[in-house]
Amino acid sequence: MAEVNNLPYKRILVKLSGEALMGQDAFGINRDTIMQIVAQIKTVVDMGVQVAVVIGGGNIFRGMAQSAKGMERATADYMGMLATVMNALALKEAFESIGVKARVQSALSMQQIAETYTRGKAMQYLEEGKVVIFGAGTGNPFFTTDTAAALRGIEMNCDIMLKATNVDGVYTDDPKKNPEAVRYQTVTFDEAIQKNLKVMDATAFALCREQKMNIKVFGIFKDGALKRVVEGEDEGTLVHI
Ligand SMILES: Nc1ncnc2c1ncn2[C@@H]1O[C@H](COP(=O)(O)OP(=O)(O)OP(=O)(O)O)[C@@H](O)[C@H]1O
Ligand SMILES: O=c1ccn([C@@H]2O[C@H](COP(=O)(O)O)[C@@H](O)[C@H]2O)c(=O)[nH]1
Repeated sequence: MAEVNNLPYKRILVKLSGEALMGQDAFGINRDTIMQIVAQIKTVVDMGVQVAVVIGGGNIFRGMAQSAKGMERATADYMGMLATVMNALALKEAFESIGVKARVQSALSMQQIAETYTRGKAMQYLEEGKVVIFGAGTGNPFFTTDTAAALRGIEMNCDIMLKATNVDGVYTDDPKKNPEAVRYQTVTFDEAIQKNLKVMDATAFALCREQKMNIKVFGIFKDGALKRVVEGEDEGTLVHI
């Protein structure tokens, strides 16, 4: 197994799509799926890689989109952030069930449920080899968890942001809607923003471009994909300066 010192990335920020947690279900958290995802992350933790996770909320929040109609946008967004906290708690339990120490930090204060985000404490956990799961996105409405992932990845001095999702990279168009779409092996931030590639939101792309943090987009359901990414192998799409 590769020594952490020989790996290109020693500290990573994994943005985990909420929708990925649904597996084949229509909404919510599929038990087998979440266990498969945490097992992939455990493999790289065992290699000595420090892992921070930002979790999305689409698996819970999109199911409620109908009820959010007519609401103030900010209220609906707070509901979305609460959905990510539920996912964060589920992830922590899943990690601990396989012997991986994990901590949840929430961008919104809810002290009975989770620690409030503190950069120094989060850094300490990473150095101790614990997985840190960031819930509640940025804590602000009108943002997304992609932007939260870019922000936390930069704050935590991560070597790269890994967007673990249900598609295996960035395509010329949404591959779920356009079967002719072709996958990029690499793409620049400028091109991704100019072509409005919707795999991530433009705010997240712009923040990473400004702070020079590369992004790798890859499919979390491909066996061993995360390990290959961490070992610097050709997997998914690299978005770079
Ligand atoms: N050009 C593109 N290349 C790849 N995927 C694309 C592209 N355009 C749109 N997509 C879509 O982007 C989605 C990937 O984003 P993801 O599912 O992680 O969404 P998210 O909103 O960040 O997640 P969630 O809200 O569930 O946490 C895929 O489902 C894919 O269909
Ligand atoms: O910083 C943030 C992050 C998220 N939200 C709201 O939560 C939902 C779910 O997040 P996804 O990134 O779509 O998984 C999002 O749609 C926003 O409504 C937020 O307001 N601020």
